[in-house]
Amino acid sequence: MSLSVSGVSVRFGSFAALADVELEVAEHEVVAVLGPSGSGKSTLLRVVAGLQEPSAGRVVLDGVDVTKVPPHRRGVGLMFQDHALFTHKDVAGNIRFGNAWADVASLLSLVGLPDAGPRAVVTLSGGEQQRVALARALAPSPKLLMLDEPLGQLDRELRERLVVELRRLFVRLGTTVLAVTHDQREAFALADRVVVMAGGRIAQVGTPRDVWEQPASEFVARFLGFTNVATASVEAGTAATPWGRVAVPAAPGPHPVLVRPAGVLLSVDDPGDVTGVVEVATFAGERVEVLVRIDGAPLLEAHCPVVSAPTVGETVAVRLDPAQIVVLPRNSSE
Ligand SMILES: Nc1ncnc2c1ncn2[C@@H]1O[C@H](COP(=O)(O)OP(=O)(O)OP(=O)(O)O)[C@@H](O)[C@H]1O
Repeated sequence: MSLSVSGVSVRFGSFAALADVELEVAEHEVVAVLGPSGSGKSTLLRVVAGLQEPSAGRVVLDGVDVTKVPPHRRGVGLMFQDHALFTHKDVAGNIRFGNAWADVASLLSLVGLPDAGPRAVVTLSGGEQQRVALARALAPSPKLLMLDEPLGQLDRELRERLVVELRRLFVRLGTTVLAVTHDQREAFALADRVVVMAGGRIAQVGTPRDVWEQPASEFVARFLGFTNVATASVEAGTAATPWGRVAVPAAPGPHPVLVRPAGVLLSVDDPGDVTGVVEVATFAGERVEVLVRIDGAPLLEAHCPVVSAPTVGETVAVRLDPAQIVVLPRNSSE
């Protein structure tokens, strides 16, 4: 099922939870809506599901305007964060609830719990309960499945495993999926495209790779976890950043720039134009994450190879790798 959201706004009194949102989701596509708390993700999902009437705009499913159609007649499935299984029913009873004709055995094997039908819900682990909730959401064979923080309650290891399973399942079923998450890794792992929301508006739409490589604004860059973002003044192809000078392909003038931590090259032996002192060095398995204090500049984050990482208190020369600098659009207003 294809989805088209056009000009959708939702107002609560004078507060705009959604402001003029435009979104197209193609049939079979998996789209993740990503954004900080309160940015309007759940409200968008609720509008598409029919649980929240928009103050303006239209929701179109497979070419049909469903803006005024009640939720149960839209043919969409919903799975909420608190998956709210009935604890007094067994697993099969939960899936059958409201879906009398559901093929419980097939649904359970689909979610990897083939023998769980007679089990009491309370005896399942959190991850197993999540899968039962998913089986229940899939029971009416929705053509559009919407998930609100589908893995929200689970610990990280389980989330990472389940997100891969979910992705494979959606590809296999060919279901169109709109999923809300505040976790960028989860969105990237799950979706063909991600939508980043900020303050009720769409800040960026693109493939995970596009969004990662070229954040559309300073807000998106920071939301993705990049902290080395500052305004640099560019002259003759060189940007003067608070952390040193680096070549950039940008017109003269002030530009917000992002310096990827992997592009911060630290050296203990070479003298350099710019020096700093290592304030924090955190071992992160495949790399060491270092924070460098340079006089008069914000703390600079560097990702260093484990074998050559400097230690706390060391003075280091700092160079910036031009290949790891991203010039952000100047009109980033958030
Ligand atoms: N019924 C309502 N009345 C008033 N304000 C509301 C209502 N529903 C949502 N809001 C507000 O709208 C904003 C967006 O809420 P929404 O639940 O869509 O955010 P979200 O991005 O899903 O956040 P989270 O990640 O915390 O779930 C929030 O500031 C919220 O307080």
